[in-house]
Amino acid sequence: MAKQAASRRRKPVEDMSGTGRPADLGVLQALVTETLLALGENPGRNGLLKTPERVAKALAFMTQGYHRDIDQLLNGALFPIEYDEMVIVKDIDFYSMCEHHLLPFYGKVHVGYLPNKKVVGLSKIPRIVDTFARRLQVQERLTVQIAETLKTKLNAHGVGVVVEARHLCMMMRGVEKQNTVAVSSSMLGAFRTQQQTRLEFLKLIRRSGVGTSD
Ligand SMILES: Nc1nc2c(ncn2[C@@H]2O[C@H](COP(=O)(O)OP(=O)(O)OP(=O)(O)O)[C@@H](O)[C@H]2O)c(=O)[nH]1
Ligand SMILES: [Zn+2]
Repeated sequence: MAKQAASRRRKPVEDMSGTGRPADLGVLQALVTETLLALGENPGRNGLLKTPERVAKALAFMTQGYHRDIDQLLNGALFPIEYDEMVIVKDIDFYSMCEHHLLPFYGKVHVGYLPNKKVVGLSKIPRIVDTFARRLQVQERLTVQIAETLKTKLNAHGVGVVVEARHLCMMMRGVEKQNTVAVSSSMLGAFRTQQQTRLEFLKLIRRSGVGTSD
């Protein structure tokens, strides 16, 4: 069991850095025009005239995470502090796109970590989430990338990430299940080795808090 856990820990996350090139809006526009034609539409009709341009911009926006640099994003917002209790930032909204169907999946991310002599500026956690969400993704990889980035950048004693999401590829096509939620988690360091830490995290992210209605 312990051996299994160790080998799971060592497994590297698939590289998802893209080509490094910015989205090519011109090529995207031309392809959207082709797509409209292939769908039997008329790209020349009034309502569709600006559609290729709009779609190209929207796709570039939704995949901008390929071009975000985590160190730049953190902007030095790592603060030395003697605080060794768990920090949780939960209910972080995100939108991503599944790499299989190029359809959105969206939901909430809950993040917890055990600091090791430093904490990170709170807003930087949603920024890290968006950096990895705004790419073509699968939910599990998104989950692991957020967790591993935080663990490395904070040198934290432990990190826990839970992602709850609805996938439009399971809703508006395919199995057409409207109420299905996929839950994935990544537990690193103390969150993996200490059941008590993990349970505390899971309990705290379930609790309703300031400004929540449930
Ligand atoms: N594990 C995982 N699967 C995903 C994610 N997003 C989409 N999928 C699944 O990817 C799979 C792709 O399966 P395929 O059989 O190749 O594609 P498909 O014929 O369109 O599959 P159906 O959706 O079942 O119609 C489907 O089961 C999707 O539900 C994700 O984030 N994580
Ligand atoms: Zn999909």
